[in-house]
Amino acid sequence: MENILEVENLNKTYAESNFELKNITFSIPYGSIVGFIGENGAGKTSTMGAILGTLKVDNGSIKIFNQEIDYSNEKWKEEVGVVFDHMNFPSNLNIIQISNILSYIYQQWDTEKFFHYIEDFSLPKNDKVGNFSRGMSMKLSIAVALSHNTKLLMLDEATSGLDPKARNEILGVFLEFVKDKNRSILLSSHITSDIEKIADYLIFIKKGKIILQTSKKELLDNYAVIQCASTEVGQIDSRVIVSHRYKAGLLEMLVSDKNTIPATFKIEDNSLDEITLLLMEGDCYEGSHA
Ligand SMILES: Nc1ncnc2c1ncn2[C@@H]1O[C@H](COP(=O)(O)OP(=O)(O)OP(=O)(O)O)[C@@H](O)[C@H]1O
Repeated sequence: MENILEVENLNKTYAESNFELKNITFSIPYGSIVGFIGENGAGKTSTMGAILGTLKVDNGSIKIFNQEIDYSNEKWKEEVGVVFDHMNFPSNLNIIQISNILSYIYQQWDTEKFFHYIEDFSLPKNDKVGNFSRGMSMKLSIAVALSHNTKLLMLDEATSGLDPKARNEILGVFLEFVKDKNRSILLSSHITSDIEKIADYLIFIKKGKIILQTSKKELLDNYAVIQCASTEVGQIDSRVIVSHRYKAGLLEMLVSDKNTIPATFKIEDNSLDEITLLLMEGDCYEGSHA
């Protein structure tokens, strides 16, 4: 059993908009952090909603912990921690009261672990959470998500309200979480530097479709952004071209194997930021890389 989550051919068309999730297929290996990258409206939250059952899909298969998810029985949710970009706890409660309530909701609520995170994150136990800043709210949501024997952590823009110090601290917690190889994280973020720091695998989604999925190592070692004149494109093996766009009269391309590029071509960049930009703004070649 090597994948904690397997999503296969998920399709969804919203009745109230033209947006579609198209054949979303990916898996999350045990012990890994998967970065889910896409611009606003690409379909990241919809995909997470589909997995959690809050969004009803048209078809597709989702296996968690090696079993098809049974949405009529919520037991599997015990082991799934979820953090969205907003906090869901009643504003008039404090952290002690929230812990008490959650100990009735989650069979495996770990009070000790929870208060350990609360201490680590320097959150006040007796203040009403409604007065928390955005960063404090996110820290609280993350502490909760980590404290019920969680095996799969799903985070949708969960680091976006944090200052650089808090963000680093949380990224360290995430790395620690997957260290024993029995747990995994699916992390959507606009902040590619966070994903670059901790992700093992990357999934890029655009307009409801996965356009590229690969390991971070493969991406940073072998992919590159190059520029050339349109007349030179014939010198490049078309099979390695992932995405392209025209920029200042030149053709800018993302290639999947920089070692196949003739030495006369200049490698412009191979940072995750630049690669993401070209994937999002360029035209992607169908097929081989998703
Ligand atoms: N209930 C709904 N009915 C109709 N369309 C919807 C609904 N929810 C989301 N959409 C549309 O689905 C598309 C994808 O939205 P989604 O929230 O999944 O994207 P996202 O990648 O998470 O974006 P962001 O980064 O801005 O959070 C958007 O165009 C959105 O308008």
